[in-house]
Amino acid sequence: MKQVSEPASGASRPVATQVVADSARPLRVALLGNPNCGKTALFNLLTGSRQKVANYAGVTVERKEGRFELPGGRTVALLDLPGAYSLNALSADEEITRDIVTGRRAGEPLPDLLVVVVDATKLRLNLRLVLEAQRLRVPMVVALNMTDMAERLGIRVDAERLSAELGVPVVPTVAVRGDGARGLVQALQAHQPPLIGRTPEPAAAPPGIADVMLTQREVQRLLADCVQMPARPLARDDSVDRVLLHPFWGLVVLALVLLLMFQAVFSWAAWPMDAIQAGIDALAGAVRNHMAEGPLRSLLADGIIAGVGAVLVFLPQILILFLFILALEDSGYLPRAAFLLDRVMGRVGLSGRSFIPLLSSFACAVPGIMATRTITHWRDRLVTIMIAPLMTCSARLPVYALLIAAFIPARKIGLFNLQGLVLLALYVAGILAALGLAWAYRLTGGQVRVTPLIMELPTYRWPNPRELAFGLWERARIFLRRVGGIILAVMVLLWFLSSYPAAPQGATGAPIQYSYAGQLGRLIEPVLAPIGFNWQIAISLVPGMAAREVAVSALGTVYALSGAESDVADKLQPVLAHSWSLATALALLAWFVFAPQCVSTLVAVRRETNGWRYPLIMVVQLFGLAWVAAFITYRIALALGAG
Ligand SMILES: Nc1nc2c(ncn2[C@@H]2O[C@H](COP(=O)(O)OP(=O)(O)OP(=O)(O)O)[C@@H](O)[C@H]2O)c(=O)[nH]1
Ligand SMILES: [Mg+2]
Repeated sequence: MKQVSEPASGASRPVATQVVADSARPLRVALLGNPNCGKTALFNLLTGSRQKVANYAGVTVERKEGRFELPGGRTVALLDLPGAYSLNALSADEEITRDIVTGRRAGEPLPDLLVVVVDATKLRLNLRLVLEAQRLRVPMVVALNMTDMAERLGIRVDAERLSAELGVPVVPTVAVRGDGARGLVQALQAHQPPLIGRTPEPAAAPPGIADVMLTQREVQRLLADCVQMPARPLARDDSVDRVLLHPFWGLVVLALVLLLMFQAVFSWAAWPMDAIQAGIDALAGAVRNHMAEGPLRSLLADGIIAGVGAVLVFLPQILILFLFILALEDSGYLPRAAFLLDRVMGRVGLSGRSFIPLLSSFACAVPGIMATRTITHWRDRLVTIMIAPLMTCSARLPVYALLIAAFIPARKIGLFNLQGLVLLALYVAGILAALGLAWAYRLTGGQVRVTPLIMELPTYRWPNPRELAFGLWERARIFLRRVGGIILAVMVLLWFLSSYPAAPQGATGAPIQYSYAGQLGRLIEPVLAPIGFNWQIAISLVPGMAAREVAVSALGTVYALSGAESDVADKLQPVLAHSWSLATALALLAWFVFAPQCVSTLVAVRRETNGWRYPLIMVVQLFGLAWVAAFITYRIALALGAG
């Protein structure tokens, strides 16, 4: 990925060097456009980056920069920006866009050129922003994107005529096709503006109703002159929406989609998981057979292979989950689900606007928390941030999957697999907990405003197989990088803390009990004993704060080091099933529904709320809830005889 950060503008440099530097500096180009018109797809195509592209409004919420070269050798520094309906920003992400294209952002020079991206199938809406951008007096090129869709729908746009009317170049593009930006590159090559380091125009007053009417009339005129609409508009989306947005059938379809997703996570992943497990077993066996007993063998077998291997096995399940998430994101279904759930969410004081940030949190709470920038109202945004970590992130999947595989029989119940149902129940528990917490905030937050949900419904599209494959590859890379990076590092550290100091002479228990980690585990144990956790669990929860999957790795290592038999590493499931009661396992699952979040989540919350207050509240709140939930689960399970 060619991400580079913009150097701060050199205000204090001597003038002579500034001129030289400026003539050699890259051309600064910013992508401006309505949400979901294909800016990021175009950005990726031009710069070779892999920023997130999805079929709903509000995917990009921060500025991203990438570079590429024009045929003449000139470097372009391209900025991808959050989508905006107008330059009168309503939400935090639109503000970023407004400030950058008007030169109001500190340390960010005004772009030399704007590429205003428009969706050719939605010109009535998109042209307004073009007219607004023209008033900024920055040179611009219009990219008429989605021309493939327009053609399919029978919409004919006369680009030359539009260009003549607007007085700026208008080039057709197809951002999802390999050569879809060739015309745009040629236009940039031909229309390089002089690099004069523009100064921003003074901020204009927000447009009055008269301005809006004027713009609207101008759009009408342009449409009449340059665009030919099909005689009979296609109504495919409408008929699909009659079912998918139906207050009853819509919910039934949503429930079925989710059910299928969790079934698939368990039933499709079995054989690739077995294959990975076999590989790890073979490796662990080889290390044990070919290396002399000693610290190095223990580090490799008990620390690295047992720990990292325990997490690696879950790659197939994570990829299946993402296959569904990516396909849903690309289909255009997600904002519809937001509408369906708007009423339910309204009951607890949330709006449908929170749906997409919350859904993104299923992948990871960090992008979910950033996606709340699209929520205009601060209090709504804050509540969404506070409940986002309750959505089950993909790092929790290995923990759930391990415990489910160890304790829940793989029985069929009708069409369904019991393990898949339990997994679904855990996700639902997270969602219900989040709704409950939002409701509690509503009770303490005073009056509730009723804000109607206004969101653009994107056109339905079949997910593009190439994009899906790329997306999965990206997820696999992220996961493997975590495994090879933070997880490996924490595991080596944990192995050290669990192996030293060595057991004293004549000790009777497993050596790990005398180690630093063992002592720490014993220290925490009294707090966790009432909820059924032993010291091995206590040890693994601490490194789990760095990355949640580490809890699984840590159990792998802790049991490998504390067990008498040395092949614990590759058989963690049966060891757990043997040494824990069902009540303990259920309590640990309940703990992880609330799972005190990882450090990166807290850092993201700090950044979005500008201080440590909310991250601190979050830690206390989630630890408290996790403890109470585990306690209740443990006691009920014991009472029902699951001890
Ligand atoms: N068929 C077709 N689909 C496109 C084209 N350009 C983008 N898309 C799809 O349109 C959707 C939106 O693309 P993005 O690049 O995420 O849009 P964006 O303008 O960055 O959206 P925000 O970040 O939300 O403002 C994705 O599903 C893309 O795959 C195009 O030229 N043709
Ligand atoms: Mg985008």
